[in-house]
Amino acid sequence: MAESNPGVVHGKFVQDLLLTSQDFQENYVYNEGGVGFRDALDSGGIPVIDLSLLLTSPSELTKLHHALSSWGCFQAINHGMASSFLDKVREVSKQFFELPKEEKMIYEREPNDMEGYGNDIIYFKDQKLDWSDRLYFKVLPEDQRKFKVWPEKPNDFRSTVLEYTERLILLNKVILKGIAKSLNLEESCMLKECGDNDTMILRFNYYPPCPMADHVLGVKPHADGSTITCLLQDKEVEGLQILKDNRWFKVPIIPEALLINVGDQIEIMSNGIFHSPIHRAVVNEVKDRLTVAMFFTPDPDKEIGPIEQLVNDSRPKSYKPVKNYTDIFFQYYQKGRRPIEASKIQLCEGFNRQSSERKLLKRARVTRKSRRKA
Ligand SMILES: O=C(O)CCC(=O)C(=O)O
Ligand SMILES: [Fe+2]
Repeated sequence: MAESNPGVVHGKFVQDLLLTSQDFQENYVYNEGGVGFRDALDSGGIPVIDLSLLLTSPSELTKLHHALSSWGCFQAINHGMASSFLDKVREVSKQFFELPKEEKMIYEREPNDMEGYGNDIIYFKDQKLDWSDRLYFKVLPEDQRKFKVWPEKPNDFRSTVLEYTERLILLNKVILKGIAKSLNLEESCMLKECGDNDTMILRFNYYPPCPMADHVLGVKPHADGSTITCLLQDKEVEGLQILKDNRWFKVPIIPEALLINVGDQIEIMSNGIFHSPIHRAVVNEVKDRLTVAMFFTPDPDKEIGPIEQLVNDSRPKSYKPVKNYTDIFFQYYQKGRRPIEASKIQLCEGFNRQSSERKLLKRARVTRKSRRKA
């Protein structure tokens, strides 16, 4: 695994990097297969879902089911937050990254801690680094808040974050209820599966402009380890891409919408009916880009696994139960591997095939018998 002590080192701040530096050449640039990162397909196909209708409208639930089984994500509108409030969240976040370096460094991530201002943890020597600086901290459970890494500048940063958190607690409930209903499960099934002490983590992603934008990634391809992730996109600069059917699609900006994607833990709970989409972020040559991601995860002490009602003969259990999934997530991520592999039951494909082959054989036997009788 790591050549350097994991978690101890982090990269230079991208905001400070000089293009001529050796670090830039070696660690940020993808020489092979990394040309034309920005040549993705346009996607108008990502469903837009009206959250105010989700729990009462069967057609909105059908749309949700389709969105999460095909794309793994959707654009949420009518989520109860005014556009002016979303702008406020964007504004205070940007103001933080625009502070002089020494003011940001007050909140620097400490070695061996995930929370704070920093960027990629370096686990091994040739690790590819993301062209982004981040601020990352837990907002729930309340008694685990580390206020020392919550910026006090700009003045309204903390109050805005607290209000945003309250709003997203409600939004998460609506979406998890909708997910359960769209799978014909009891409405509170997913919420119960997440336990009482569920976690919310906020990550501010700041992508400075990058002259080699076609060869550099803001965030390397990954799927989130969350149950769901709520992403507030930059209002002007696109960058997010989703992998679908082996092709990259650009996620369009809808300024008043929140992009919701399911993470690995809903993929596991839904026994693979819903997919945690692989996504990445590209950067822009001249403009900076800022996004705010809220990750919802179950109580780390609660074991989660495929919901029993979603396991049957034609869909056998495809995942082993997992606990505290966030813990293994980052080490896999930095190695470019999918942590969900740790939970997948490897015989799944063979078993599926055997099970459908068994069905076909049974059908053939019944047909032969009825022919003989005739
Ligand atoms: O900034 C983006 O568009 C994507 C960010 C992301 O995927 C993440 O923070 O997990
Ligand atoms: Fe992500």
